[in-house]
Parts: sequence; C-alpha cells; structure tokens
Amino acid sequence: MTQTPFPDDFLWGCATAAYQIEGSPLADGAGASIWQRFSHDPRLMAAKGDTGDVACDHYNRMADDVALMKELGLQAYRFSVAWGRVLPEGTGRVNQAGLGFYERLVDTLLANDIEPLCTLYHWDMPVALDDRGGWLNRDSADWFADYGRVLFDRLDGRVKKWVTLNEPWVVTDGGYLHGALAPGHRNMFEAPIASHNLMRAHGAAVKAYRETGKHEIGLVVNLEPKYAASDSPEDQAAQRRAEAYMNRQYLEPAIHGRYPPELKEIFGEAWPDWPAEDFALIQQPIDFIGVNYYTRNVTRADDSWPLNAGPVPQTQATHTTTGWEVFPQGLTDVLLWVKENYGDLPLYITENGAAFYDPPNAEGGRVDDPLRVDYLRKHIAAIGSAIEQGADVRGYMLWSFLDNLEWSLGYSKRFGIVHVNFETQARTPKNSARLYSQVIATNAATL
Ligand SMILES: N=[N+]=NCCCCNC(=O)[C@@H]1[C@H]2[C@H](O)[C@@H](O)[C@H](O)[C@@H](CO)[C@@H]12
Repeated sequence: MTQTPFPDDFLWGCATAAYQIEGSPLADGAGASIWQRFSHDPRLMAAKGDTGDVACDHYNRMADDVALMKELGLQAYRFSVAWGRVLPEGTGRVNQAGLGFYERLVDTLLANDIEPLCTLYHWDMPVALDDRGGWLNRDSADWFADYGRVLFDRLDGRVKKWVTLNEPWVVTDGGYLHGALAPGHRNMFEAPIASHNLMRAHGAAVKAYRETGKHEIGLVVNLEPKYAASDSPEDQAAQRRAEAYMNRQYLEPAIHGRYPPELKEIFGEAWPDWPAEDFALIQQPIDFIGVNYYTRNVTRADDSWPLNAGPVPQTQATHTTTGWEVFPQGLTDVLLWVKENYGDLPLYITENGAAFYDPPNAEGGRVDDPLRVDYLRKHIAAIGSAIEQGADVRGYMLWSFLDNLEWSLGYSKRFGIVHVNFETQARTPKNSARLYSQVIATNAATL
C-alpha cells in the first residue's frame, strides 16, 4: 500500500443539493421551484413519479444527518439553498421561516466543527421567476444578486466559502438545449442566452458579495476532460469543440472575460453579439474555482447535434450505473488543465463520486459497495498526484453524503456513501463511508 499525504489544512467533506435531499419543498411558506414543476410532470420526468416531495426528508432530519456527518468525521459540508424557501416569489419578500432552516443548518454544522460551504444556485429557480423568463430574462442577474445579498447579510462569517452557481453547463445544456432537465426547453437560440445570463448573474452576485462579504466566493463548474480519439484533423477539431462547449464556456468569461471562438462555430446564427460591458460584470475576480469531476470523454468527429463531436465508447472500462467511465487519471489531468489555462486560483473538488448498484446487506445494517470504495480510493489518489504536480487543491467534497434524487433519473441512481431506505428513511453508512472516515483521519490517499 502506498500512502500519499495531503496538505495539513486540506478540507475533507461531502456535497448535496437542496432539491435532491430536503423534501418538504413547499413547507413553511416556501415558493415552488422549477424542479417541483418538472418532477411532477410525467411528460418531462424520466423517472416518472420520483419527485422531491420527500426525498431524504432532510428538512425534518437535519440535526440527525449532521450528527452522522460528525460521526463519519467530515470536516466540511457543501449544501445548497433552495431559492424559493428564502424568497418565495424569487424577489422581494423574504420568508424568514425558510431562511431560518438554513441558519439552523449552518449553526448545527458549526456546533459540530463542520465547515459549511454554501451554494446559492443548484438548479432550483423559483417558478415565479421562470414565469418571468427565468434565465432568459436579463433581469435574472439582478434577481440573483438580490437573493445573494439576503444570504450574505444573514450568514456571511458563519459561512466563509460561498458558491454562486453549480454547473452552469448542466443548467443550460440540460434545461435549455436538450430539455432533459428543468425547465425542459429544447431551443438552440435560448441556450446561449441562458448561459450568458447565468454568468452575468454569477458576476452580479460576486460584485454584491464584495460590498459586504469578508470571506470567499467562487464558481463551480463540471469539467469532463476531452481526449481526441485520433490525430486526424477532424477528431482534433471535434475535441476542441467539445472542450470549448463544456469545459471552457464558463471559465473563459469568468476568468478571461471572453468566450472561446468555437462557440460561434457551434451555435452559428444562434450565437448573439454580446454587449462588451457584460464581460466586465462576468469577470469579477473570484477566490476559488470549484471543480466537479465524474468522468472523461474520448471524442471523435461525428454528425451529432450541435457539436458534431461525440464519445467513443470505452467498452473495456468499468462504468457507473449512470453510464460514466471510471477514469481517475482524468481528474489529475483536468486539475492540471485548469492550472495551465486559468492560473493558480485555489481549487476545490466540489463534487466527485459514483452511482453503483449497492445491494443492502442485512448483517448488522452494512452496505457493501466495493466499486465505490475502489472509485474513491483511485480518485483521491489522483488528486494527490495533481497536488504533487503543482495544482493548488484545497479540499474534496465527495458526491454524495446520502443516496438522493438524481434529478430526472430519480432515486435509482445511488451516489451516497450513506444508504437511504426511502421507505423508512433509515440511514446506513456504506463501506465507502468507513473508507472515507479513514482517509480523513489519516489525511492521506492509500492505494
Ligand atoms: N456523460 N457525461 N458526463 C458527465 C457529466 C456530468 C454532468 N452532471 C453532473 O455533473 C451532476 C452534478 C450535479 O451537481 C449533482 O446535482 C448531480 O447529482 C451529480 C450526479 O449526476 C452531478
């Protein structure tokens, strides 16, 4: 066994998101989100009948869940705020009961020596704002900044690491281009507009934070390294398009105040001429980049829409139940790619994990999940390798603490290191949770 020690102050935690775990989406005056609407629409939801009405019932079980985080030795916990709990109409009136839940969550975490990392937007826009155009409305930047101010004013200081957006790529590719996620639009002209307004909103929220904030704020992007299938010019160009579309579309404007040129090539007439002043807003300096890593993509030229670039199936590799290749090297590669392209901003792995079939094991409530244990060992070692090569990685938020609602795929895709029996709401740490506790205790990767 080889041990790779991590930096002394490396932060080990887990990540979740409001709509995926909380349940009670309309409790205590909360306003419905686009996921409340989407999950109840059998025409849209792939896993028909799987809604966020109960989920992991975390809204009612928060204290016990935090106690379990403490038992596992978590040092940090990345959660998201349901915008509609705090601002039921999205703007204006503050729902103190909703804000109070997050205040209790933060205080309970701190009382258990667990650092809170708070994500403002993890996909659940209030329907009241979606009905006003949602991310297609340029006013969304102001709506989002005002929402951020409510949270910054109440929680900054207790929360010292803020995230504006979780994965703007998934929000627009899933919600506006392909329609697989809320709000379920399929429109090539809408996707760039939603993307751009999301990034304007990111900038506006960072700017609002700098008015009073005394700590750190960053952006979380999902990065999937693209490896050209061959040296052919066609595959090389396909790799550049795929990398620009998923991996550069958000970091380029946030860090460099520009878009990659491939996006105009991809979207053509659907790619607007953006007002120059928008980039000054988007390019607000941030304190860290959050990287969500799950898998890689071997990319070749094909006739798929809209990229004319698609994956080469890696049939020999292990895959998760979401169909993603297990490829730990991609995590090392993508962390070094961020360093090379976006400089030495501190990095956090804000999500990494895998869904596998986890047969609950009756004996003593154990859940044996060897594939996830292996996945975590290898990906944590991959981070150690990136750190050894100069990447300034400060923490790791494992996805996810609990089995939860995997968006349109429902509850069958289990990412948790803690098994949830959705009939009884019983929580059972899996063997992967025990492994993670050891990693945290030793502050080292062991392979
Ligand atoms: N093909 N392929 N490529 C992989 C692309 C991954 C894009 N999806 C994510 O990153 C989502 C992120 C989300 O924050 C969380 O809310 C989700 O539960 C996890 C698990 O799905 C991940």
